[in-house]
Amino acid sequence: MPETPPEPQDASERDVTSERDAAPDARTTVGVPAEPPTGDSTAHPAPTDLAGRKALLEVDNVTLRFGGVVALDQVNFNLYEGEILGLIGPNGAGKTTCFNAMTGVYAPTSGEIRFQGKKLSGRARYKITQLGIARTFQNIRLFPEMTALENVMVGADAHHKTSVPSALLRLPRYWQEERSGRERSHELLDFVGIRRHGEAARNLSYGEQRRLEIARALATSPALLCLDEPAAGFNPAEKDSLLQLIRDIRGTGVTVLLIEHDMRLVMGVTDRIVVLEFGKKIAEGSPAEVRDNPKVIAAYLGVPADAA
Ligand SMILES: Nc1ncnc2c1ncn2[C@@H]1O[C@H](COP(=O)(O)OP(=O)(O)OP(=O)(O)O)[C@@H](O)[C@H]1O
Repeated sequence: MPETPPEPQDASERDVTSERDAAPDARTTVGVPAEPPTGDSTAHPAPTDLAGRKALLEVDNVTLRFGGVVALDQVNFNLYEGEILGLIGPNGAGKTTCFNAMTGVYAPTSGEIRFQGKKLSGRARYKITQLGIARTFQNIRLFPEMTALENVMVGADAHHKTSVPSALLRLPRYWQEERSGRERSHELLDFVGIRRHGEAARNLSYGEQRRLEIARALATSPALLCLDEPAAGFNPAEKDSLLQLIRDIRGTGVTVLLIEHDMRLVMGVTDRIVVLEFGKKIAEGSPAEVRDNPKVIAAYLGVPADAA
């Protein structure tokens, strides 16, 4: 599928120094959600679902066109706090485009996406990271020559408040943030199951590199973690331990959005699933509901829904 140019996508991959003074307080515990927005005139009250949970992210009638291609066509769904939501669909259905719209890579042609009631389009990607959305990519994007620890520390930097002068002058605040970022990065590497913290990223196994990406995304202290095909290339044992890791991440209070082609993993770990086909939402519900939905079966088998 077409990919955006491999430019830095989030706070873990670029310099956020100039924004640090405007950043929210550093969050130093795994999974502590981002603070709710305050005093923003663009904020909408978040809808709640039947169980009374608040919508963390609202995809509201979003259409996104690339020239003549309608990648997303009036797509609506909510992501509720604390859930694991699967976003599935055949190749080219619009899943990655949807992720890219949520993380500020693309602006919707029409409709809007709100996170904690705040409209996302028009915000720079690093601002979206600071709001509390982190993501991983289909293709691994690490700093190969840097150690595992350093890769994660880059993510931890996203919420540092040290100004450029205090970093240059090595003022106490700089050292304090450096120390807490380092400690938190060690914790996160342990959390995702990487032992060799001092190893260059390029020397880690493929599975470890994928987990390192997750650790780096978690280092930005997200309220929402978006995982784009995290099990790609995994063997069954690696998939099982990834499934457990995703559950553990949710257990820390982080909401998870998962794009994944492996149906066993999707069915085994998600609370709800949204299904896209040709840019349209064709189904939404529990894994069991989605699995038995004739439109979904037809989309995957490539036959008309009424024939499924
Ligand atoms: N940057 C782009 N420019 C033009 N068309 C694009 C671009 N990105 C995606 N598309 C098109 O938008 C549609 C949706 O693509 P998208 O990559 O979002 O699908 P996907 O569901 O993630 O697919 P896959 O499972 O293969 O990754 C496809 O027709 C694709 O060709």
